[in-house]
Amino acid sequence: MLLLPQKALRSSVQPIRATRPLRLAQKTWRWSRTSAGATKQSAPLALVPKKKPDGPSTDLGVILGRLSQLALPYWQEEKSARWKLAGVVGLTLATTGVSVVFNFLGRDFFTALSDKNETAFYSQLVKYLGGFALGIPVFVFKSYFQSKLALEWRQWMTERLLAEYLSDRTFYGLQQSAEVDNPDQRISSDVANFTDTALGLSLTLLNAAIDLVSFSGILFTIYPPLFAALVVYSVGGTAASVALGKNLVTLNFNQEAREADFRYGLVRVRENAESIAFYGGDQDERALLKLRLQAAVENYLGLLTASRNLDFFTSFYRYLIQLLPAAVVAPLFFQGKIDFGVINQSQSAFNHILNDVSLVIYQIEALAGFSAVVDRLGEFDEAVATRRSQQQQLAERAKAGAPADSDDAAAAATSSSGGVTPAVVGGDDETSLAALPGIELRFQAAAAAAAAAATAGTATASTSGSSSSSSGHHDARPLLQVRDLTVATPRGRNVLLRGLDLDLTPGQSLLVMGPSGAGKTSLLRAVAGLWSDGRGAIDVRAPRDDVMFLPQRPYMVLGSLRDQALYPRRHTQQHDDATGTASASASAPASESPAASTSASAASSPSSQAAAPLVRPPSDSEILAVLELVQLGHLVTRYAAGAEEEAAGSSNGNGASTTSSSAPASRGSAAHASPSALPPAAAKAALDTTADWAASLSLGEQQRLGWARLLLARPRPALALLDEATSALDQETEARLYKVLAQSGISYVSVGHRSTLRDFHSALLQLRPDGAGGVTWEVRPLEAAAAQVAAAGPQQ
Ligand SMILES: Nc1ncnc2c1ncn2[C@@H]1O[C@H](COP(=O)(O)OP(=O)(O)OP(=O)(O)O)[C@@H](O)[C@H]1O
Repeated sequence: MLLLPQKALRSSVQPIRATRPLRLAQKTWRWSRTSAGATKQSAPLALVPKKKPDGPSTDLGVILGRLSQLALPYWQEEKSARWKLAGVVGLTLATTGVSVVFNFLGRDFFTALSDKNETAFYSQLVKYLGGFALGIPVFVFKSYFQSKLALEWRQWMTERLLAEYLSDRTFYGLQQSAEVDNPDQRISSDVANFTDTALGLSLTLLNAAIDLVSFSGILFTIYPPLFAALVVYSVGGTAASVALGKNLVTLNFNQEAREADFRYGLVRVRENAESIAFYGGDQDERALLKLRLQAAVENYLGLLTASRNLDFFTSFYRYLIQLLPAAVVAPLFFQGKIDFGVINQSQSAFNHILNDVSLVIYQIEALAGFSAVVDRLGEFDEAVATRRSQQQQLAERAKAGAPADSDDAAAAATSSSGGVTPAVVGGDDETSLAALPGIELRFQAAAAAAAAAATAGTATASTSGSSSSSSGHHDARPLLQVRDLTVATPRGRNVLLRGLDLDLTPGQSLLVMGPSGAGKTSLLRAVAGLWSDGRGAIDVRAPRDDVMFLPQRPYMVLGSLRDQALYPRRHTQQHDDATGTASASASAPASESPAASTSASAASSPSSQAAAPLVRPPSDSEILAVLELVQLGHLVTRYAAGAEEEAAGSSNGNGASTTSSSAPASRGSAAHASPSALPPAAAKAALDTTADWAASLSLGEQQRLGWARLLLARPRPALALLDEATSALDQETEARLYKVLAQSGISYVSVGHRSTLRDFHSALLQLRPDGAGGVTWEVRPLEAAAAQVAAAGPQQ
C-alpha cells in the first residue's frame, strides 16, 4: 500500500495561526445617513457604531460571499493566471491518475508475493520502481507550481489592496474611523494565508472529487457492502467533527488578535524608546506586555485543549478504519473468492475514498483558521470600498458646485479687498450637528494648473522661473477661498469653527492663532481634505498635490538623507527621470535659488499644457544648497566624513581603495568642509547615508528637514500648510526660514503660538473661546509683515 502521494497532497493545507495586531477601538463604525435631511440622499452622512459585534462571522452565507468577492477578481482579470491554474489542475489530475496506477501495481505486486511467484514478483517490483520514477516528479511539480501560483496571487492581491489603501488617503480615513483594526496585518499575513489556503483547499477539493469517483468504482467492483460501510462511517464522522471543532473558529480568530496585540506593544516600545527611557517606563511597559502575552497564552491553551479533544476523535477515526476493509473482505479471501492482493487493493482504495469523504474532519482546523482570514479580509475590503465611495461622493458633490479651476467663478468670488477679508468676525451662530452636510472641498485640476503655468511662463519670460512674489506681480484671484466653513470633529461630531469666510491670494500668508484645542490644526485638516465633517466650501486654485503640509513633528521615511529631503515626491521624480520626461538640466549650480529652480522646467517645457507637468529631480548640488539654506549643512559634512572613514576602513581591510579619485585625499577632511565645497563623490555618499532618522535627528533638525522638503518639492507647491513647523527652532532660525519661504512665492498658512510669527504673515486668523464651549474667529490684515519681508531681501 502506498500512501506517500496522498499524504503529500494533504500537507499543502495547514491550519492557520496568523497573528493579528491591536484592535484600535473596541467599537467598529459604519457610515450611515442620519435622520435629518429632506430625503435619504440629502441626509448627512455620519459614522455610527456598527451593530455587528467584534469577532468572526460564523454565517456561512457571509463567509462564502466574502470568499467569492475576494477570490474571483484575480482569476477574472489575469488571463495568464487562468492558464497557470489550468496547468496546476492538469497536474492535480495527473496525481490522481498516478495513484490509480499505483493501486493496481500494488494489487499485482502483493498477489505475486502471496502466490510465491518469483518471476512475477520481480517483474512487478521493476514496474513498481518505474512507477515511482515517473510518478513522484508529478507530485513534486504539482506542489511546486501550486505554491508558485499562490505566491503570484498573493503579490497581485497585495498590490491591489495597497493601491486602494494608499490612494485618496483611505488609510487615514480608516484609521480615523477605527472601522477595521490593523490593516497592516490584513494586508501582509492575512492575504498570504488566504491565497495559499484558498488555492490549496480548492485543489484538494478537486482532487478529492476525482479521487472519489476513481476509487469508488474500484471499491464497488471489489465488494459493494464495503462501499456502504465506508459511506456510513464517514458521514457520521464528519458530523461529529464539525460539532467538536465549531469553537475552533472563534479561538483562531481571537488568537490572531492577541498575538498581534502583543507584537504591537513591542513595536510601540521600539518606536517610542526614547520617551519611555526618559519616563523610566520600563516596568509599566513590561507589565503591559506581560498582560498581553498572558492573554495570548491563555487563548492558545484553549486552542490546544479544543484541538486535543478533536484529535482524540480524529485519531480513533483514522486508526479504527485501518482494520475495517480487511475485516469486511477477509471472509471472501478465506472462501478463496479473492486473491491476497485484492485485500491490499481494497485497503488502498478504501483509504483514498475515506480521505476524500473525510476532508472536513481532517481539515477542520485549517477550515476554521481560513474562515477567520476570509472574514478579516472581506471586512477590510468592504471598509476600503465604502471609504472610497464616500470619497467619490464628496468629490462629486464638490464638482456639482462651482469648479475651483473656473477662472470666471474664481474671479467673481474674489473679495473686494483683493486678498484677506479685512477684520471679519464670526463664529457665534448656532449650528446643529445634524444639519452638517459635509465640507465641499475643490482643488484645481492638474491640466488647468499646467495651462495656467504655461500662460504665466510666456508672460514673464520664465527661464528664470522667478516667483510671482519676487517679481512683484500678484494674482488677485484667491488661491484659497473659504466660505461659510464649519468644521466638526469626526465621529464625535463636536463642532469647532463656525461660518468662517476667508480669501488668500497668491503670495499672501495667514497666521492662525488661538488657544490649545481651539481647532487650528483641524482647520488645516479640512483644507487638506483629511476632515470633511462640517459645512461650507473650500476652493483651492491649485491641484491637490501642490498643497504641502509641514507638521510639528515631520514624518521621517525609511531611507537615505536624500530620500528624506525629497519626500514625498521622490518616487514621482524618479519615475519622471526614468521615463525620460525630466529635463536634462540636472546639474543646476549650487548657488541657484531653490525657489527659482523649482518651476523652471514646467514653465519652459513645450508640452507644459499636458495634464502632468514635467518635473526633474533636484540635483545633488541643489539638495546641498537647500540643506545649507535651512541650516542642515552640518549633517552633510558629518555623514560625508562618516562615509569617508568607512571607505578608508574598508580600503585598509582589503587592500583595495574604495574611494573615488574625487574623494578627499586625507582621512576626515570632509568633517571640516562646507557642504558646497565637498567633492561630488563625498556629497553623494553623505546624501546616500541611511539611518534611523527619527531617532538620530533632533526635533529642530527634523523640522528644518521638513522645510528643505518644501523648498525642494517639484513642481513647487502653491500652498504650504505649516502646523507649528518652527516650534522647536530658535527665533533667529525661524525668521530666516520664513523669509526664504516668503521669497519663494509659495503662499502659506501657519498655525503657531509665538507672537513673533506675526512678522512673517500678511493676515491673522484669531480664534477665541466664546465662553460657551465654542470658538469665535476674527480675520484681520497684518500690515507690517509684508513690508518687513520685502525689506529683508533675497536669501541665499
Ligand atoms: N481625530 C479626532 N477625533 C475627535 N476629536 C479630535 C480629533 N483630533 C482632534 N480632536 C479634537 O478637536 C479639537 C481641536 O483639535 P486641534 O488639534 O485642531 O486643536 P489645536 O487648536 O490645533 O490645538 P493645539 O494648539 O493644542 O495643537 C480638540 O478638542 C481635539 O481634542
